[in-house]
Amino acid sequence: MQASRSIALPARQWLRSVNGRHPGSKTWLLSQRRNYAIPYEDKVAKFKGTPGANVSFTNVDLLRVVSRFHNVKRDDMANPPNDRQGNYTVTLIEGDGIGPEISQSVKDIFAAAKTPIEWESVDVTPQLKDGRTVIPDKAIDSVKKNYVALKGPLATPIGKGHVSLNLTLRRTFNLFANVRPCKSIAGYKTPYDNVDTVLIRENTEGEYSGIEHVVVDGVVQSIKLITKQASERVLRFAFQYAEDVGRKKVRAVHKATIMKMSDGLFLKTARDVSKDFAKVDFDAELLDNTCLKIVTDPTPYNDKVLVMPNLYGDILSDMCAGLIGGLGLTPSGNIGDECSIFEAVHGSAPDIAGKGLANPTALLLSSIMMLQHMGLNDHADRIQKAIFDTLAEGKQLTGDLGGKAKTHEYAQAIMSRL
Ligand SMILES: NC(=O)C1=CN([C@@H]2O[C@H](COP(=O)(O)OP(=O)(O)OC[C@H]3O[C@@H](n4cnc5c(N)ncnc54)[C@H](O)[C@@H]3O)[C@@H](O)[C@H]2O)C=CC1
Ligand SMILES: O=C(O)CCC(=O)C(=O)O
Ligand SMILES: [Mg+2]
Repeated sequence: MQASRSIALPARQWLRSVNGRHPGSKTWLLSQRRNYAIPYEDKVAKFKGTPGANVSFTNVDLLRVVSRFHNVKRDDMANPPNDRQGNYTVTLIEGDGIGPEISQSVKDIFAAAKTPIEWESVDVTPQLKDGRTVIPDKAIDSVKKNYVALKGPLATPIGKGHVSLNLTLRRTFNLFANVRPCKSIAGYKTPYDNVDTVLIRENTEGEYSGIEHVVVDGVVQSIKLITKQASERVLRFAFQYAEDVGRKKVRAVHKATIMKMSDGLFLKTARDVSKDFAKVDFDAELLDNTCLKIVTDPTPYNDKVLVMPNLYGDILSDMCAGLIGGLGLTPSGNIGDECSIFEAVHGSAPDIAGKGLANPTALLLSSIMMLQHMGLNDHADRIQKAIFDTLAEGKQLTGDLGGKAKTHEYAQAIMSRL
């Protein structure tokens, strides 16, 4: 799958082909703004959800949070059961590297738990269409139809080659908020106890915009695009999330001392949005200081939701994973207005791919977030308990957690508890 992804298109050319306009130009920016224009107030006013959060690893019914922003009602959101047995169809992108191995564990465990999910596997190998690189229509149509997808990691070539397909998917479906919770695993000891961070990352622009060009030979420029609209929607989501799960404070993580205009706009928007959420406190912290404080003592972050521009969230979420035992453990949800894609925080782990060494927990917990998002909480709780009991027992752990179990043996241990 990776080898066939060698269709090289410079980021600028790709962006131009995707948007049909020159990236960074006025028309392009306007077209982006139109995408970001969401009438929040209308949606917030219409929402009549029940207060109170689910008690779970992710500790939140993401759908209830996002319902406030959705055009559709909760019942329409999860694709209705597609057959008499009451199954729901969910798009599955197995991904590269360890992707197929960890996806297999999810499929096996869901089958053993009789979870009412029917997987629709799609291939996202980019294709050349009219001279531009695109994700196959079949994959796009599947996510649009099913509203919900689970995705394994997708590898991105370094320095040249196709743009990140992870980013492409997030932008294609306008998945504006990337929710990355990170919680200590009972029974698995690290130097940090009681970690319980929640990081929400702006997911469509910022340093990840990929707008780069050569100014003159030996000088390149990369544009960090920050818009009020994209900032506002992820900030509103973060405040709503904090309110719904009962976290006291939203903290914006930024570097507006240096990027006075871009991070400055993000921070100003955060301050403005905070005024609409009387029950949630707000403050801000410089990114470097956050890094220092989290690795010194993460527990003061347990009552906060951290929200930040794209790249900061990317880096900080890997760092948080390190606090609880590594990337094999941390899930995430890419949340949009129309659909959502759940995936692990980690990448394709080429160093261990194909060897049966991968820890599928991160993707499994992402699938738990997905079930909660779909309102299938009983199924989520049951599988989640089996995962945590297996980890706490500590007999069948994968190598990253100091154990000897292969991916499928760990999965088998979870299944034996169902
Ligand atoms: N959302 C996505 O699909 C992401 C994709 N990537 C892509 O993944 C590729 C590899 O990137 P890396 O920098 O190597 O990061 P990585 O996250 O794939 O791996 C970093 C380290 O963590 C370990 N690791 C990751 N997941 C693990 C798991 N489930 N079980 C046990 N160990 C695990 C790996 O073996 C490696 O030592 C790149 O092409 C990158 O672009 C990277 C991050 C996220
Ligand atoms: O798309 C990529 O290559 C990396 C994405 C990534 O690191 C992330 O989403 O955390
Ligand atoms: Mg990352």
